[in-house]
Parts: sequence; C-alpha cells; structure tokens
Amino acid sequence: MELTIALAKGRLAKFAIELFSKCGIDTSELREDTRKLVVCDKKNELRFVLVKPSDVPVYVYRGVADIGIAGKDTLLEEGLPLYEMLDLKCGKCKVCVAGYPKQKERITSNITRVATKYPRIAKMYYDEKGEGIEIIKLNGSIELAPILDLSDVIVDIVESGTTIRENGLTILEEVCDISARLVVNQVSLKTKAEKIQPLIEKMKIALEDM
Ligand SMILES: Nc1ncnc2c1ncn2[C@@H]1O[C@H](COP(=O)(O)OP(=O)(O)OP(=O)(O)O)[C@@H](O)[C@H]1O
Ligand SMILES: O=P(O)(O)OC[C@H]1O[C@H](OP(=O)(O)OP(=O)(O)O)[C@H](O)[C@@H]1O
Repeated sequence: MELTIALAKGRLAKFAIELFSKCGIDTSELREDTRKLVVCDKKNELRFVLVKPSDVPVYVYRGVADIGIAGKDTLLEEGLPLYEMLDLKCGKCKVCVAGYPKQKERITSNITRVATKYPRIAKMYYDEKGEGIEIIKLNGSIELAPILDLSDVIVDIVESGTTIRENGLTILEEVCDISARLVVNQVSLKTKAEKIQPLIEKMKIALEDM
C-alpha cells in the first residue's frame, strides 16, 4: 500500500469521497454509510481508514495515516504539528461564543463559565483577551448548558445559526472561521513526496469545480 488516508466519518465524509472520486480514484467501496473501517482502491495504491472526526489529527501525527481530512476546529483543538496543505473550502462554519442576549448583565461571578467541546480553543481565545474562565467540557448538545445554567456562555460551532436560535441564544463573539483542511504527516511529506505531491495537485484541480 502506498498511501494511507484518514477520513472523518460524519459531515465531511460525503465531500471527501466526491473529492477523491473527482481525482480519478476508484471510490466504489468507499460509501458514506459503510461500516468497514479500512477500504482500499482497486489498484491497491490507497488505503482509506474511516475514523471519528476528532481523531484524524492523531492518526496523521502518529504516521499510521500519511494524509487526513479534518475540520480546522479539530486541528486547532488537537494542536499537533502537521502540515496543512489545502483549504478544502467545505464544512464551512464559525467557532463562536454564544449565550443569552445581554449576557454581560447576567453574569454573577467574575469568572465566566464556558461550556464547550473545544477547551483548548476556548482557553486560547480567553487567554488572549486576558479573561479568566472556568471550562465545562461537554461532548455534544452544548447549547443546553446556558439553558440549564450549567454555564454562562458556550464556545461552539455555528453554521446556519438554527441551533442557537431555536434555543434562545445568540452569537456574542466570533472566534474563528472554520473549513475542512487536507493535512499531511511531516515525515510522509518527505519520504513519500512523489506520491503525495501529485495527489495534492489533482485535488487542487478537482476542487476548482466543486
Ligand atoms: N453544523 C455544522 N455545519 C458545518 N460544518 C460543521 C458543523 N458542525 C461541524 N462541522 C464541521 O464538520 C466537522 C465534522 O463534523 P461532525 O459533526 O461530522 O463531527 P464531530 O462534530 O466531530 O462529531 P462527533 O461529535 O461525532 O465527534 C467538524 O469538525 C467541523 O469542522
Ligand atoms: O448553526 P447550525 O447549522 O445549527 O449548526 C451548529 C450545530 O451543529 C453542531 O452540532 P452537531 O449537529 O454536530 O450536534 P452535537 O454537537 O450537539 O452532537 C454544533 O455543535 C452546533 O450545535
């Protein structure tokens, strides 16, 4: 096998499969709903491993995958040294601070309680502002936290805004823009350059009409 590619299951899978297909790679066994975790192309040149989105950086950093596709949020949160080679411009959303409108007037303690799936991103953001926070790490349904007064605000993904709106919350601050990125293991980029570079070139061309 020449290259191993870590693909995030979930939201980014469909786009990633379409992208590889547009690069002329046989993706017939690589369906969004497959339960197989390791899928190879017909030429046995590429091996796709289907992983939990937040684990993509770990597989690539450890070198068990040469390449990966992951959201910028996941990359920032894991903070691992990887080469970020392409902005795939899909999975677009923003990391935001959200809460009740007029949140500032509601805060009773001087340390803001922040519920989030992204403790590292939240800490970096508030550190930069010089504000102390207490982080409450959750793994989903983050918008529930202010409703139950588990937290004052949340730091989470906002795309259409439907989830915060339907839960009576609003964007208070924008932290950063997010999109999916192609990342490469630092050693693989040197040792497998003759395989990786042409694939990246094909991806750049394929991305132009997606
Ligand atoms: N509502 C959204 N709209 C657009 N892109 C999103 C949205 N939520 C997440 N994303 C992006 O898509 C990536 C994958 O999201 P997905 O929901 O599949 O995984 P996840 O949030 O890590 O899921 P899990 O909770 O199962 O680990 C995220 O890392 C982010 O970059
Ligand atoms: O602005 P919107 O278009 O409504 O999208 C934002 C929502 O999508 C993500 O949640 P996800 O669907 O992954 O669910 P979970 O994190 O609560 O499991 C994110 O954590 C927000 O809750």
